[in-house]
Amino acid sequence: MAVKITGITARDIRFPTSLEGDGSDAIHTDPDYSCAYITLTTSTEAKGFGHTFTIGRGTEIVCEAAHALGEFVVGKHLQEITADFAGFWRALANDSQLRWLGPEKGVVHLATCAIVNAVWDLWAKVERKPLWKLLADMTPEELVSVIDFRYISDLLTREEALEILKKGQDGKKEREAELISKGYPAYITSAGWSGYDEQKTRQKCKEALAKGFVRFKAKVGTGIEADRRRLAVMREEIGYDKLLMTDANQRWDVSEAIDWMKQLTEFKPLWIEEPTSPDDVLGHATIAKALKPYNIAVATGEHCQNRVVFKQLFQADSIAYCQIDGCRLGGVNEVLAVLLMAAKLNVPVCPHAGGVGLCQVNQHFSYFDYICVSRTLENRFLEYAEHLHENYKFPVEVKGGHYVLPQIPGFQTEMREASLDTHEYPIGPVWQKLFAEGTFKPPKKH
Ligand SMILES: C[C@H](O)[C@@H](O)[C@@H](O)[C@H](O)C(=O)O
Ligand SMILES: [Mg+2]
Repeated sequence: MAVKITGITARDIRFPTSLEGDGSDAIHTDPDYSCAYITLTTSTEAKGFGHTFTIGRGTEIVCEAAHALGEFVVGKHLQEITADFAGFWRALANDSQLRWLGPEKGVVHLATCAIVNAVWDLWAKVERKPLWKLLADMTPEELVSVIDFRYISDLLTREEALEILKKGQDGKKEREAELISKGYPAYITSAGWSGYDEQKTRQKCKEALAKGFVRFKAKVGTGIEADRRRLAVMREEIGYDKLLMTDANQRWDVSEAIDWMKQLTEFKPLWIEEPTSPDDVLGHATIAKALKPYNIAVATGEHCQNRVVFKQLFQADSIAYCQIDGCRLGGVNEVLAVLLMAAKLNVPVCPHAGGVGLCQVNQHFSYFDYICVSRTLENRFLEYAEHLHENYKFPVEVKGGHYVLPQIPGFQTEMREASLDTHEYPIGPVWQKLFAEGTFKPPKKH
């Protein structure tokens, strides 16, 4: 049946997570986990939902950008989009005037991503498959047809991508069955937020261990003594037989990052994530080279704006772990480009998921990566942050430190109606109460 997109809405949804220090790091000390939440209505019962991840102020700007892009999607038939998805993607990401605000980065790209993912949600629902399965069942030819290879063909041509995907067809049924029975390995971030005191960190480590997690991430960059203390506390709780990653959220200059991390080597971090500016491709390479003798790898990606910057990170040997985020890159289409470049260069992909809705979205890419692209789980783990899942209609499930593969059709991006209504900023009752109490100041103009 023809499915025509008839309307788009963008809602500013915010959760006051800064009150508990959830999600805090050395740079983003008071994040209120938020999103610009897109709904595509259609000529049928089916709807598509997609969102970006933001941390409070500015979410309204992403909503505005989504409205500006709305005209590229409203009035189109789903089948018309999917018949030339790469063409649709390029038209949306490269409108001759709007692209001046990016191009392919910043607020317009976040809005592009939310709309693109809403279309994929719709498509997966129409096909009655979870997104990971929709991707896994597509032929290599169909998969490459959704990717815009412009600006990356010097690293990965369409033919090379096709070759990787053709190899990935071999044994894919077995890998799918394996993931369904065993789940996908996760690591947990929720014990190591910088705003947690020692007692809370210990408590969170204990709870995570009891749930079966064996990989942990801790925030660093607040101060060398504070970092040493947090890492010592976490190592005391989890021991040295578990993995521990560190994350500086862009806190340092290049040489500062190297000196700082040398002072944390005794805690044996597997990686240092976002040691410096996300745009500093060569700076990451310098840090990676300097820290190699200390067995500390460099990871980055949650603020990597597009496939072009990922390409350069790969070309310059800047990262040992690639942290794609399907709510930062321009949605599924651009994520696929990055997964394939990473596969060509054998860089493991460990998606970013510390934010609202990121576990929901990014899980699908890890499953698809294993089933059809990288075909290995070695050095691959998917981030898990435990906040706000209850706001989703079909929340992610993690058992024994492993993600459970969802079987519900769609992208799992749909939030509960009641959560949307209560958390809409600034009109929702949660926010009205916080303003009335004086806990938060209402926005001056909205
Ligand atoms: C502000 C956010 O919580 C970040 O701290 C978070 O995304 C983090 O970088 C992560 O890797 O999970
Ligand atoms: Mg991070």
